[in-house]
Amino acid sequence: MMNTPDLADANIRAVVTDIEGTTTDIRFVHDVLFPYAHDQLPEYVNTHSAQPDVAEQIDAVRRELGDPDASLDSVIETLLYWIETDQKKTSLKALQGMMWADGYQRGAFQGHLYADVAPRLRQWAEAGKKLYVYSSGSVQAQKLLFGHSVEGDLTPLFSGYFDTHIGHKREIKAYRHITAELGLPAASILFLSDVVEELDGARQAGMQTLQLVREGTQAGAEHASVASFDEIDL
Ligand SMILES: CSCCC(=O)C(=O)COP(=O)(O)O
Ligand SMILES: [Mg+2]
Repeated sequence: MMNTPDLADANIRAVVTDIEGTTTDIRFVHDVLFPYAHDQLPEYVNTHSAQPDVAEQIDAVRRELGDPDASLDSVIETLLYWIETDQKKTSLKALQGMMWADGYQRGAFQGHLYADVAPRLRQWAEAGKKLYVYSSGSVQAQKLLFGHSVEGDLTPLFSGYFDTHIGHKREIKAYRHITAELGLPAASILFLSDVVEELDGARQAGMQTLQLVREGTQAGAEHASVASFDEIDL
């Protein structure tokens, strides 16, 4: 047991969870999902560039580049660089979700979840807690990961999903927007993440916070922390 908080008195009504490093091994994201998207991206963008949802993201990349006439090759080069440097760009995240859909559907991989995650999520849902996801991965990517997880389809447990369209994960305003969407007092919402800067944002918006310190994660002293969902009693 680590620096476990007493959440029992907080009357937690909703849990908002990060994915990478919290429910899911960072290595699954970096060693499986990102390389898959990196390999597929040139051909995917070239062959789907006329498809409206793909064209929308290509235009968003051109806007980021400040060059509305940027060639498709330079858009692809930019997207590959963003994957290599793990940039949480909304347009890249949308395209990654589209490419991963194919990988999940043909069984190339399943969404990794730590063994302690699914039992606790089920228990909280049964106890009437509302469950949400907030990740830099697109909402489509989040649904795919939980829908094709190593524990089966967990999407019925969740009441909603948030990605960077609501704001970036280190910004206080993102957590204020999520609180407004949930229609609950911020103090009754628990945010789970491995990243201290994300927890800082949530706390400044009034949420309860808890850091997941998985293998390889650096624990900070700023937030209560646990090593697994087993240690979280709501
Ligand atoms: C939704 S699975 C892919 C995760 C991803 O693309 C990512 O950037 C991880 O971000 P998180 O906010 O979950 O740390
Ligand atoms: Mg994380």
